[in-house]
Amino acid sequence: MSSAIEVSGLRKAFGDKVVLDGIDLVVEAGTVFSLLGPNGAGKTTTVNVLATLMKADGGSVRVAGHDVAAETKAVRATIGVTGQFAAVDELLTGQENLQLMADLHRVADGRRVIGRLLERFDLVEAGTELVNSYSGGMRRKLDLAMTLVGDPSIIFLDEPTTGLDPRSRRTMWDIIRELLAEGVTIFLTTQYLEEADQLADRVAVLDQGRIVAQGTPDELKRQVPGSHVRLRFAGLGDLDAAARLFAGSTRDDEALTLRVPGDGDTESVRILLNQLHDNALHADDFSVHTPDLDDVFLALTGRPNAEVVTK
Ligand SMILES: Nc1ncnc2c1ncn2[C@@H]1O[C@H](COP(=O)(O)OP(=O)(O)OP(=O)(O)O)[C@@H](O)[C@H]1O
Repeated sequence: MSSAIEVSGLRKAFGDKVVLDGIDLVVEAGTVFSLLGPNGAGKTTTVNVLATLMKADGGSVRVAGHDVAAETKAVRATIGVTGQFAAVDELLTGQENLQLMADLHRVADGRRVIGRLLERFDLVEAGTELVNSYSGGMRRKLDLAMTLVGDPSIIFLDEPTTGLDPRSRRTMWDIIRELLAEGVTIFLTTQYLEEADQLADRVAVLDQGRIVAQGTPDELKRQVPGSHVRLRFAGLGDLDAAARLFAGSTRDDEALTLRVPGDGDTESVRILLNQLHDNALHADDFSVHTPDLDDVFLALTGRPNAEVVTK
């Protein structure tokens, strides 16, 4: 696999406020890379530098093999960017917005390309209406459709689903998966942990201008202790007995639950259930928990991710 994006020692400050403090990352071609971080972590600044919209103070950035500072034009020819605040013109129709992009990119077969995009994004009917009548989800879709007019091989999606309802979010996820299947490389910023988990091949966690962890979602989750089995009992007697049985377990007397550490694979669960059975203990409820990116963020930054939306 070749790399679509290579970033090394990227630094950016606004005045004396250091926003990116030496960032290294590599995005393989044809993958989804997610930059995850709370508000103000520096995600948009990173996208702006990588997409040639802003100059870095230091470090090197190569996109599609081109240096973003020296070969701006070549980079721009291969990328598409959709922002948090859609770059659509409110006072034009969806179709007219797409036409503008087609003209800008000198697309030979503009009408056909636009027709296909409107269909793909389920905007055929809305295409003749002014954008100021669109919902948030429709705007995001139009914004992405506009990006695709130029047929980019690398797409930057800056918080593509922030503020969208769950259904529109899932539609956007499906579109992102389709783009990936077509071989497009996707650089996605998000503050939604589940979004990174669902879509990304690799995740980098950005916190206060530094990448504090990088890996596949599973690799990141494995770094964090927290796998456990949760048992709920009918009464305190059974809870007492079970707590004595399982070393290292922690109990919640009010909820009548016991948290037993373990990796939750079938063998360890079988042993645990046998132990309950052999001791004539019955649990009313049983569930296996593995850490999610939420736990990862907490473990890495030492802060609860109050600013990070976890749904
Ligand atoms: N042009 C600018 N001038 C001064 N400060 C800026 C500028 N752009 C961004 N910042 C500051 O840099 C920090 C990082 O901003 P950035 O927009 O990159 O964060 P973010 O992770 O994308 O967060 P959000 O989710 O809020 O967009 C913030 O503290 C922001 O106030």
